Amino acid sequence: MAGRLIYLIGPSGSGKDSLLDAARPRLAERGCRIVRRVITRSAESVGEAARGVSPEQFAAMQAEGAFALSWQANGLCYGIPRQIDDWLAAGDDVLVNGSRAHLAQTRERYPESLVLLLTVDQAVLRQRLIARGREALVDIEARLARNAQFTAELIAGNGAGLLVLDNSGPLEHTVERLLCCLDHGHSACA
Ligand SMILES: Nc1ncnc2c1ncn2[C@@H]1O[C@H](COP(=O)(O)OP(=O)(O)O)[C@@H](O)[C@H]1O
Ligand SMILES: O=P(O)(O)OC[C@H]1O[C@H](OP(=O)(O)OP(=O)(O)O)[C@H](O)[C@@H]1O
Repeated sequence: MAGRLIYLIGPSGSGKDSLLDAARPRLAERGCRIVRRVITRSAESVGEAARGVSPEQFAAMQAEGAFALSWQANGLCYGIPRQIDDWLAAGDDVLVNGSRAHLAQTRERYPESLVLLLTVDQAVLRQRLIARGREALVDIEARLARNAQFTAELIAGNGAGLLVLDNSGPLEHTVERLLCCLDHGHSACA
């Protein structure tokens, strides 16, 4: 049986990378793989263990068909290696740190995907982005503005099939809720 594509989305700073890191061993126990993204961001920058490439390398990879999914946001290009299709075909679940703006295309290519929306209170979000210290303040404001555009729209318009995970509290709680959603579906995990 084919595996499930699990597409994790949420505002910048909502905790997607942190959640994936914290849940990694327990996802591995369940045979769920976490995709290593290709990003035109230097490998030294703080954050996830993505593969950093130059814009030219990214364009060449894209032209070769190296990506199952790809998008641009925040001045960067993101690619999800095509290898995920082999993993899915082999029956493994695959978790992708995704883009809200690319949700429709993802659903088109992977209609059976499970979409998880990570949310966090806006004031907490601003503090976390500042504390993370990865972006300049002006970039943080741009990310917050981008966020405002999305969350309400997503919940209102794409509610069907979208599971909301709140990460305003301790990360360990969110890990438990994520695993519960994967194992049992949303209604069992309030
Ligand atoms: N539940 C949480 N409680 C406190 N801090 C958190 C929590 N989740 C994430 N953080 C912190 O918030 C910041 C943003 O998290 P990050 O995982 O980088 O978000 P994203 O990948 O969605 O942009 C990081 O500094 C991280 O340590
Ligand atoms: O369409 P959006 O939902 O706004 O998403 C745009 C991109 O931003 C995030 O990546 P990135 O890891 O660079 O940013 P983050 O860590 O600040 O979330 C997310 O994973 C997407 O790749």
